[in-house]
Amino acid sequence: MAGDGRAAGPPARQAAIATHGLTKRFRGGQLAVDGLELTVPRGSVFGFLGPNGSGKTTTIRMLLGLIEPTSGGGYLLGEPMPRAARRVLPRVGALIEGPALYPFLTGRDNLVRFDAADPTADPRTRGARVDAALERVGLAAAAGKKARAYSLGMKQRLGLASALLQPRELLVLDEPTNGLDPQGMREIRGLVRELAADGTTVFLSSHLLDEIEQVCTHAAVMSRGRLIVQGAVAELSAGVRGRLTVTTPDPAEAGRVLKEHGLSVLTADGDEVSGELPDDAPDLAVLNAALVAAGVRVRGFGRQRASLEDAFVALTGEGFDVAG
Ligand SMILES: Nc1ncnc2c1ncn2[C@@H]1O[C@H](COP(=O)(O)OP(=O)(O)OP(=O)(O)O)[C@@H](O)[C@H]1O
Repeated sequence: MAGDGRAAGPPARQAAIATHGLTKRFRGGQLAVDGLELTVPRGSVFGFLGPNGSGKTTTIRMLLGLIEPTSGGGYLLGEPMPRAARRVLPRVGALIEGPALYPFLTGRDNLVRFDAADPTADPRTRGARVDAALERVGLAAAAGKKARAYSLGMKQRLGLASALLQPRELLVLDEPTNGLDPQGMREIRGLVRELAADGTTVFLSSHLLDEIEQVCTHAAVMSRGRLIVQGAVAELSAGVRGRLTVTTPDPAEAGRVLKEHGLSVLTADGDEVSGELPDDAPDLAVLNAALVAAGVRVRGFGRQRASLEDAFVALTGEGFDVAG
């Protein structure tokens, strides 16, 4: 994948994942990934965010050497892909499009089979490795059950366990919470946090903005095959103006006062009026005093931090349509 002859500069060598001009055009002419320049810092929990069809899975498949890019390339853990695949892939755990499990085998026996398929895994220590992986994902108690009796969340955790049989520097998880109920999602998020706390870099794709905000330190946003923005989650949303919401029995008058003070995109919903704060927003105490002076009875007054969703809308001018 790095085979276009360009030498990797120090940043590409230091990053957990770095791509340059990574592009995939499918045979039908579909440009699925378009000139991707992605840098995933080591030690980060990196959210790869985008609506369905925006090119996330295609990118991950190229990163792992499963499909060839049309042009451009990338580095995994500082090694050029796919040239160094044999050397680098044992240091990377991956879970793509749901784990391939044998439903008629127990959770433990599934892991034994995965471990046995790894030529570098010492058979003498297999039992200990499998038990440690089961323990790690909280499946020790259910290890003797057949995988077909597992809930979706348990299957997903078993898939993660298979990626964790060996110590990994990088975990690549494609939509790890897809199809899970809220409890299952919380479990996976908790696990991702624990793995990150141990120093593993985690790269996970998702079409859920709030999930990325909850668990990731960094994020990249994809839209129609192109990278819209990447960086630390806190910085991405900090660049977007916040909103102010006023709760009052006098919404019309409140709206007028807020507009006079430069707030835009005002919305009124029952007794709540909210608007976007301008760059040169007045002190909130001044705004509150102006409302009261105009006879607005203020019951509630609060500023919301801009979310990643606000950032996405601000950057693309589009809503974040999860249905794609
Ligand atoms: N093998 C293929 N042949 C042709 N087109 C493809 C192929 N795989 C993906 N595509 C197209 O490439 C685009 C990006 O798909 P991709 O699966 O990478 O998106 P995604 O962001 O991972 O979405 P999802 O979350 O639905 O998997 C889509 O328009 C898809 O239809």
